[in-house]
Amino acid sequence: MIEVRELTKRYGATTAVDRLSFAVRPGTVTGFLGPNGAGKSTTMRVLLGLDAATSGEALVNGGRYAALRRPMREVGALLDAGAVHGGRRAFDHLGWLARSNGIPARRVAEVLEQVGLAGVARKRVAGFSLGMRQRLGIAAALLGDPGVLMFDEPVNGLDPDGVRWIRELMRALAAEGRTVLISSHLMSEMELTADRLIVIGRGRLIADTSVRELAERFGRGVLVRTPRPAELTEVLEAAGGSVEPAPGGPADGGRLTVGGLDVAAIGDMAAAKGIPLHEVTPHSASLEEAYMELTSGDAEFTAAAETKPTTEATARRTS
Ligand SMILES: Nc1ncnc2c1ncn2[C@@H]1O[C@H](COP(=O)(O)OP(=O)(O)OP(=O)(O)O)[C@@H](O)[C@H]1O
Repeated sequence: MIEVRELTKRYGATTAVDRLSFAVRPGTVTGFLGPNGAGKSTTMRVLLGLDAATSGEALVNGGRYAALRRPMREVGALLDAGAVHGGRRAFDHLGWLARSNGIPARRVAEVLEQVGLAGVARKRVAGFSLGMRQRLGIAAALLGDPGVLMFDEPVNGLDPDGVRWIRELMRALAAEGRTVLISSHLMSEMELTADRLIVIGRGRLIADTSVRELAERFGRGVLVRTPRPAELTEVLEAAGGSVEPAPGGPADGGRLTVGGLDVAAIGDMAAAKGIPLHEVTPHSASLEEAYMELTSGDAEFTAAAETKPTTEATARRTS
């Protein structure tokens, strides 16, 4: 379990994290999303005791990282895969970590096998590709078999196979009941990997939601196809729905976009009136679109032309 409560972190005049609160529960993959400079890495650094909070709390399993008796057995993290000394061999690097943290030596071979690096265990890290370094960083995070895992941009720079591997590993770790937090600025990736999303911008919480809720919240109505569009329109409008010809086809082709009523309500009303339906499809916005709408105005560096009025974004957020 990860809990962040009213966390603020300032660097001089820069407020990197601003009264941020959220919780990450076991058994889920939680995506930590936000534009560049939103405060994701800073939040993770404070959670891992690498930076001190200006105010508020960042807790792992109910305590501060510094107070954990056996930190690597409680929390595993990958912040910067490039941080390993190139002259070290993978096996020795992990062996040293295991020894200095009271972790049985057999775990080294186990995690190397788990991340697919058993064959290069005796090779120096300097010769590793970015993907191999990411795997080594993940092996280090898994070494103490911790219940809480944090990964900062784990798929950055990886090829499609590497991306898929990380996605499957994250899902498997969560299925084992672990708490998994992954930061990313790529909604498209998180859509496939995460169950829940914490979205931040300029250090503040923008959304704490499930992937499904976010897609529904930004839904674009329901596409309905029927051979009797005029009758259906009358029925649905009488029930308070809004009905328009669907883009991409004339209304007399029977394609309608319905707002304000869900799929079940539309189906029930059509059935009650004996109106056949040939298609009923909820139209959720892609999460990428939802994310762009949520974070517009919250990017640290946004071209002026792309910046939407922030009042609009704020109103939506607080509604
Ligand atoms: N050590 C530091 N000293 C001064 N400012 C810092 C420091 N670390 C982070 N910041 C600033 O804090 C803000 C948040 O940065 P942070 O790296 O946490 O964002 P992020 O969401 O992880 O971004 P990215 O996706 O680019 O990694 C930025 O304005 C950054 O410049």
